[in-house]
Amino acid sequence: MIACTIAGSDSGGGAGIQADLKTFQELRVFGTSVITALTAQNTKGVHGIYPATADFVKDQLNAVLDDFDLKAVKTGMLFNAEIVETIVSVLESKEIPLILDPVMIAKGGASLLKEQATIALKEKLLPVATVCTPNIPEAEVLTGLTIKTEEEIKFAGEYLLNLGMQCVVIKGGHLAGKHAIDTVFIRGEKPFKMKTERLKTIHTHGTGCTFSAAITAEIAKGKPLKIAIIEAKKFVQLAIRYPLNIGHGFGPTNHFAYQEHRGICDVQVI
Ligand SMILES: Nc1ncnc2c1ncn2[C@@H]1O[C@H](COP(=O)(O)OP(=O)(O)O)[C@@H](O)[C@H]1O
Ligand SMILES: Cc1ncc(COP(=O)(O)OP(=O)(O)O)c(N)n1
Repeated sequence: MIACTIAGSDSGGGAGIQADLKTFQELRVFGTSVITALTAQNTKGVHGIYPATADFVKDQLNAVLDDFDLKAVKTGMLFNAEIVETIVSVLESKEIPLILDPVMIAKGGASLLKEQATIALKEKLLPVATVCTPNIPEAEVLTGLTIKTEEEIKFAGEYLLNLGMQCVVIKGGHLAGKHAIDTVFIRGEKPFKMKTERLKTIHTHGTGCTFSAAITAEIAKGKPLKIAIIEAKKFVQLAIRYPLNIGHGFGPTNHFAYQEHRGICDVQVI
Protein backbone atom coordinates (compact mmCIF):
# COMPACT_ATOMS: atom_id res chain seq x y z
CA MET A 1 0.00 0.00 0.00
CA ILE A 2 1.22 3.49 -0.85
CA ALA A 3 0.39 6.80 0.84
CA CYS A 4 1.63 10.36 0.39
CA THR A 5 2.32 13.14 2.85
CA ILE A 6 2.26 16.77 1.75
CA ALA A 7 3.98 18.66 4.56
CA GLY A 8 6.98 20.58 5.82
CA SER A 9 10.35 19.05 6.65
CA ASP A 10 11.38 19.08 10.34
CA SER A 11 15.17 18.83 10.48
CA GLY A 12 14.82 17.52 14.04
CA GLY A 13 12.86 14.52 12.77
CA GLY A 14 10.01 14.65 15.30
CA ALA A 15 7.22 16.28 13.28
CA GLY A 16 6.33 17.03 9.66
CA ILE A 17 7.43 14.85 6.75
CA GLN A 18 9.86 12.89 8.91
CA ALA A 19 7.23 11.92 11.50
CA ASP A 20 4.77 11.02 8.77
CA LEU A 21 7.17 8.75 6.85
CA LYS A 22 8.30 7.00 10.06
CA THR A 23 4.68 6.41 10.99
CA PHE A 24 3.81 5.05 7.54
CA GLN A 25 6.82 2.73 7.70
CA GLU A 26 5.96 1.41 11.17
CA LEU A 27 2.42 0.73 9.97
CA ARG A 28 3.73 -1.10 6.89
CA VAL A 29 2.74 1.48 4.30
CA PHE A 30 5.12 2.77 1.61
CA GLY A 31 5.50 6.52 2.04
CA THR A 32 5.92 9.12 -0.68
CA SER A 33 6.23 12.83 0.04
CA VAL A 34 5.70 16.34 -1.26
CA ILE A 35 7.68 18.96 0.65
CA THR A 36 6.00 22.34 1.09
CA ALA A 37 8.70 23.99 3.19
CA LEU A 38 12.01 23.28 4.85
CA THR A 39 12.18 24.16 8.52
CA ALA A 40 15.36 24.52 10.55
CA GLN A 41 13.91 22.91 13.65
CA ASN A 42 14.84 20.86 16.68
CA THR A 43 13.27 19.96 20.01
CA LYS A 44 13.90 23.54 21.19
CA GLY A 45 11.92 25.27 18.45
CA VAL A 46 11.65 26.42 14.86
CA HIS A 47 14.72 28.48 13.86
CA GLY A 48 13.90 29.17 10.22
CA ILE A 49 11.42 28.45 7.42
CA TYR A 50 12.19 28.23 3.70
CA PRO A 51 9.04 27.55 1.65
CA ALA A 52 8.94 25.77 -1.69
CA THR A 53 7.29 27.60 -4.57
CA ALA A 54 3.71 26.54 -5.31
CA ASP A 55 4.88 25.42 -8.77
CA PHE A 56 7.47 23.11 -7.27
CA VAL A 57 4.89 21.67 -4.85
CA LYS A 58 2.74 20.96 -7.91
CA ASP A 59 5.68 19.31 -9.72
CA GLN A 60 6.34 17.01 -6.76
CA LEU A 61 2.68 16.09 -6.38
CA ASN A 62 2.22 15.39 -10.07
CA ALA A 63 5.40 13.29 -10.12
CA VAL A 64 4.06 11.14 -7.29
CA LEU A 65 0.52 10.90 -8.70
CA ASP A 66 1.80 10.07 -12.18
CA ASP A 67 3.64 6.98 -10.99
CA PHE A 68 2.03 5.59 -7.84
CA ASP A 69 -1.39 4.22 -7.00
CA LEU A 70 -1.94 6.29 -3.85
CA LYS A 71 -4.49 4.86 -1.42
CA ALA A 72 -4.48 7.93 0.86
CA VAL A 73 -2.95 11.40 1.05
CA LYS A 74 -2.38 13.57 4.11
CA THR A 75 -1.56 17.24 4.43
CA GLY A 76 0.33 18.91 7.27
CA MET A 77 2.18 22.26 7.23
CA LEU A 78 1.07 24.06 4.04
CA PHE A 79 2.48 27.49 4.91
CA ASN A 80 0.82 29.82 2.39
CA ALA A 81 -2.36 30.29 0.36
CA GLU A 82 -0.66 29.61 -3.00
CA ILE A 83 0.43 26.17 -1.80
CA VAL A 84 -3.05 25.42 -0.40
CA GLU A 85 -4.71 26.44 -3.67
CA THR A 86 -2.25 24.41 -5.76
CA ILE A 87 -2.97 21.29 -3.74
CA VAL A 88 -6.72 21.82 -4.11
CA SER A 89 -6.36 22.27 -7.88
CA VAL A 90 -4.49 18.97 -8.22
CA LEU A 91 -6.40 16.84 -5.73
CA GLU A 92 -10.01 17.96 -6.16
CA SER A 93 -10.53 15.82 -9.26
CA LYS A 94 -8.93 12.73 -7.67
CA GLU A 95 -10.86 10.25 -5.61
CA ILE A 96 -8.12 9.62 -3.06
CA PRO A 97 -9.03 9.87 0.65
CA LEU A 98 -7.52 13.08 2.03
CA ILE A 99 -6.57 13.38 5.71
CA LEU A 100 -6.11 17.03 6.56
CA ASP A 101 -4.14 18.00 9.66
CA PRO A 102 -4.72 21.78 9.79
CA VAL A 103 -1.26 22.60 11.18
CA MET A 104 -1.10 26.27 12.18
CA ILE A 105 1.29 26.89 15.06
CA ALA A 106 4.11 24.69 16.41
CA LYS A 107 4.06 24.01 20.15
CA GLY A 108 6.98 26.45 20.57
CA GLY A 109 4.85 29.24 19.07
CA ALA A 110 6.20 29.47 15.49
CA SER A 111 3.60 30.13 12.82
CA LEU A 112 3.48 27.35 10.21
CA LEU A 113 0.50 28.73 8.26
CA LYS A 114 0.17 32.35 7.13
CA GLU A 115 -3.03 34.10 8.11
CA GLN A 116 -4.44 34.41 4.58
CA ALA A 117 -3.78 30.71 4.05
CA THR A 118 -6.20 29.86 6.86
CA ILE A 119 -9.05 31.21 4.74
CA ALA A 120 -7.97 29.17 1.69
CA LEU A 121 -7.61 26.09 3.90
CA LYS A 122 -11.08 26.52 5.36
CA GLU A 123 -12.90 27.48 2.18
CA LYS A 124 -11.14 25.34 -0.42
CA LEU A 125 -9.27 22.39 1.11
CA LEU A 126 -11.53 21.43 4.04
CA PRO A 127 -14.56 20.78 1.79
CA VAL A 128 -12.62 18.15 -0.21
CA ALA A 129 -11.12 16.39 2.82
CA THR A 130 -12.23 12.99 4.08
CA VAL A 131 -10.93 13.49 7.63
CA CYS A 132 -9.81 16.67 9.41
CA THR A 133 -7.87 16.47 12.70
CA PRO A 134 -7.76 19.88 14.42
CA ASN A 135 -6.41 20.36 17.93
CA ILE A 136 -8.44 22.70 20.14
CA PRO A 137 -6.76 26.00 19.08
CA GLU A 138 -7.03 24.99 15.39
CA ALA A 139 -10.71 24.09 15.82
CA GLU A 140 -11.23 27.50 17.43
CA VAL A 141 -9.65 29.29 14.45
CA LEU A 142 -11.61 27.22 11.92
CA THR A 143 -14.96 27.73 13.66
CA GLY A 144 -14.49 31.15 15.27
CA LEU A 145 -15.72 29.60 18.53
CA THR A 146 -14.16 29.36 21.98
CA ILE A 147 -13.91 25.67 22.81
CA LYS A 148 -13.65 24.55 26.42
CA THR A 149 -16.68 22.44 27.29
CA GLU A 150 -18.06 19.18 25.85
CA GLU A 151 -21.00 21.12 24.43
CA GLU A 152 -18.64 23.48 22.63
CA ILE A 153 -16.66 20.53 21.21
CA LYS A 154 -19.92 19.03 19.91
CA PHE A 155 -20.97 22.31 18.35
CA ALA A 156 -17.55 22.77 16.71
CA GLY A 157 -17.54 19.20 15.36
CA GLU A 158 -20.95 19.64 13.78
CA TYR A 159 -19.97 23.04 12.36
CA LEU A 160 -16.87 21.53 10.72
CA LEU A 161 -18.76 18.50 9.32
CA ASN A 162 -21.12 20.96 7.68
CA LEU A 163 -18.19 22.36 5.66
CA GLY A 164 -18.33 19.14 3.64
CA MET A 165 -15.89 16.59 5.03
CA GLN A 166 -16.82 13.07 6.08
CA CYS A 167 -15.16 13.05 9.48
CA VAL A 168 -13.70 15.42 12.07
CA VAL A 169 -11.52 14.41 15.00
CA ILE A 170 -11.19 17.17 17.59
CA LYS A 171 -8.05 16.28 19.55
CA GLY A 172 -7.94 16.90 23.26
CA GLY A 173 -4.19 17.18 23.86
CA HIS A 174 -4.50 20.89 24.69
CA LEU A 175 -7.27 20.45 27.25
CA ALA A 176 -6.65 19.88 30.97
CA GLY A 177 -7.68 16.82 32.99
CA LYS A 178 -6.52 13.32 33.87
CA HIS A 179 -7.43 11.93 30.46
CA ALA A 180 -6.56 12.83 26.87
CA ILE A 181 -9.90 12.67 25.10
CA ASP A 182 -10.42 13.05 21.35
CA THR A 183 -13.95 13.41 19.99
CA VAL A 184 -14.80 11.85 16.63
CA PHE A 185 -17.62 13.04 14.38
CA ILE A 186 -18.47 10.88 11.37
CA ARG A 187 -21.19 12.05 9.00
CA GLY A 188 -24.46 10.21 9.67
CA GLU A 189 -23.16 8.47 12.80
CA LYS A 190 -23.31 9.15 16.54
CA PRO A 191 -20.14 10.96 17.72
CA PHE A 192 -17.80 8.96 19.96
CA LYS A 193 -14.85 9.69 22.22
CA MET A 194 -11.45 8.02 22.48
CA LYS A 195 -10.11 8.26 26.00
CA THR A 196 -6.65 7.43 27.33
CA GLU A 197 -4.65 8.39 30.37
CA ARG A 198 -3.07 11.86 29.98
CA LEU A 199 0.65 11.11 30.23
CA LYS A 200 2.91 13.44 32.20
CA THR A 201 5.68 14.15 29.73
CA ILE A 202 7.32 16.97 27.81
CA HIS A 203 8.08 14.66 24.87
CA THR A 204 5.06 15.48 22.74
CA HIS A 205 6.69 17.13 19.74
CA GLY A 206 4.91 15.87 16.63
CA THR A 207 1.95 14.16 18.29
CA GLY A 208 -0.53 15.72 15.86
CA CYS A 209 1.53 14.79 12.77
CA THR A 210 2.01 11.25 14.04
CA PHE A 211 -1.68 10.77 14.81
CA SER A 212 -2.89 12.02 11.41
CA ALA A 213 -0.19 10.01 9.59
CA ALA A 214 -1.32 6.87 11.41
CA ILE A 215 -4.94 7.51 10.35
CA THR A 216 -3.66 7.94 6.77
CA ALA A 217 -1.69 4.69 6.86
CA GLU A 218 -4.64 2.70 8.25
CA ILE A 219 -6.99 4.17 5.64
CA ALA A 220 -4.42 3.36 2.92
CA LYS A 221 -4.54 -0.27 4.11
CA GLY A 222 -8.30 -0.23 3.58
CA LYS A 223 -9.42 -0.06 7.21
CA PRO A 224 -12.89 1.43 7.82
CA LEU A 225 -12.75 5.00 9.11
CA LYS A 226 -13.65 4.28 12.74
CA ILE A 227 -11.19 1.38 13.07
CA ALA A 228 -8.44 3.43 11.39
CA ILE A 229 -8.91 6.32 13.81
CA ILE A 230 -8.91 4.10 16.92
CA GLU A 231 -5.74 2.29 15.76
CA ALA A 232 -4.10 5.66 15.15
CA LYS A 233 -4.96 6.76 18.68
CA LYS A 234 -3.21 3.59 19.98
CA PHE A 235 -0.19 4.39 17.81
CA VAL A 236 0.19 7.94 19.14
CA GLN A 237 -0.54 6.94 22.74
CA LEU A 238 2.26 4.34 22.68
CA ALA A 239 4.57 6.83 20.95
CA ILE A 240 4.03 9.26 23.85
CA ARG A 241 4.09 6.58 26.59
CA TYR A 242 7.57 5.29 25.66
CA PRO A 243 9.62 8.45 24.96
CA LEU A 244 13.07 8.25 23.40
CA ASN A 245 14.34 11.01 25.72
CA ILE A 246 16.43 12.65 23.02
CA GLY A 247 17.14 16.33 22.36
CA HIS A 248 17.31 19.12 24.93
CA GLY A 249 13.80 20.49 24.64
CA PHE A 250 10.35 19.05 23.94
CA GLY A 251 11.42 15.69 22.58
CA PRO A 252 9.87 13.68 19.76
CA THR A 253 7.46 10.85 20.24
CA ASN A 254 8.69 7.29 19.78
CA HIS A 255 7.62 5.88 16.43
CA PHE A 256 9.15 2.47 17.24
CA ALA A 257 6.85 1.95 20.25
CA TYR A 258 3.79 0.62 18.40
CA GLN A 259 5.69 -2.35 16.95
CA GLU A 260 7.64 -2.91 20.19
CA HIS A 261 4.72 -2.71 22.62
CA ARG A 262 1.67 -3.44 20.50
CA GLY A 263 -1.35 -4.95 22.16
CA ILE A 264 -0.81 -3.25 25.49
CA CYS A 265 -2.48 0.07 24.82
CA ASP A 266 -5.90 0.78 26.25
CA VAL A 267 -8.04 3.20 24.33
CA GLN A 268 -11.49 3.47 25.79
CA VAL A 269 -14.09 4.13 23.11
CA ILE A 270 -17.16 5.77 24.63
N1 LIG B 1 0.04 14.20 27.43
C1 LIG B 1 -0.66 13.40 26.62
N2 LIG B 1 -1.01 12.16 27.03
C2 LIG B 1 -1.71 11.35 26.21
N3 LIG B 1 -2.12 11.68 24.98
C3 LIG B 1 -1.81 12.91 24.52
C4 LIG B 1 -1.06 13.84 25.31
N4 LIG B 1 -0.89 14.98 24.58
C5 LIG B 1 -1.50 14.77 23.40
N5 LIG B 1 -2.07 13.54 23.36
C6 LIG B 1 -2.77 12.93 22.22
O1 LIG B 1 -1.96 13.13 21.06
C7 LIG B 1 -2.77 13.40 19.92
C8 LIG B 1 -2.40 14.77 19.35
O2 LIG B 1 -3.03 15.73 20.16
P1 LIG B 1 -2.78 17.27 20.31
O3 LIG B 1 -1.60 17.47 21.21
O4 LIG B 1 -4.07 17.85 20.76
O5 LIG B 1 -2.45 17.72 18.84
P2 LIG B 1 -1.31 18.66 18.22
O6 LIG B 1 -0.01 17.93 18.32
O7 LIG B 1 -1.80 18.84 16.82
O8 LIG B 1 -1.32 19.92 19.01
C9 LIG B 1 -4.22 13.29 20.40
O9 LIG B 1 -4.66 11.96 20.23
C10 LIG B 1 -4.10 13.62 21.90
O10 LIG B 1 -5.16 13.14 22.66
C1 LIG C 1 7.40 20.82 9.68
C2 LIG C 1 6.43 20.78 10.80
N1 LIG C 1 5.17 20.38 10.58
C3 LIG C 1 4.28 20.35 11.59
C4 LIG C 1 4.64 20.71 12.86
C5 LIG C 1 3.65 20.70 13.99
O1 LIG C 1 3.58 19.44 14.44
P1 LIG C 1 2.63 18.93 15.63
O2 LIG C 1 2.41 17.50 15.40
O3 LIG C 1 1.43 19.80 15.72
O4 LIG C 1 3.57 19.09 16.85
P2 LIG C 1 4.20 20.34 17.57
O5 LIG C 1 5.21 21.02 16.73
O6 LIG C 1 3.02 21.21 17.86
O7 LIG C 1 4.84 19.72 18.74
C6 LIG C 1 5.97 21.10 13.07
N2 LIG C 1 6.40 21.47 14.29
N3 LIG C 1 6.85 21.14 12.03
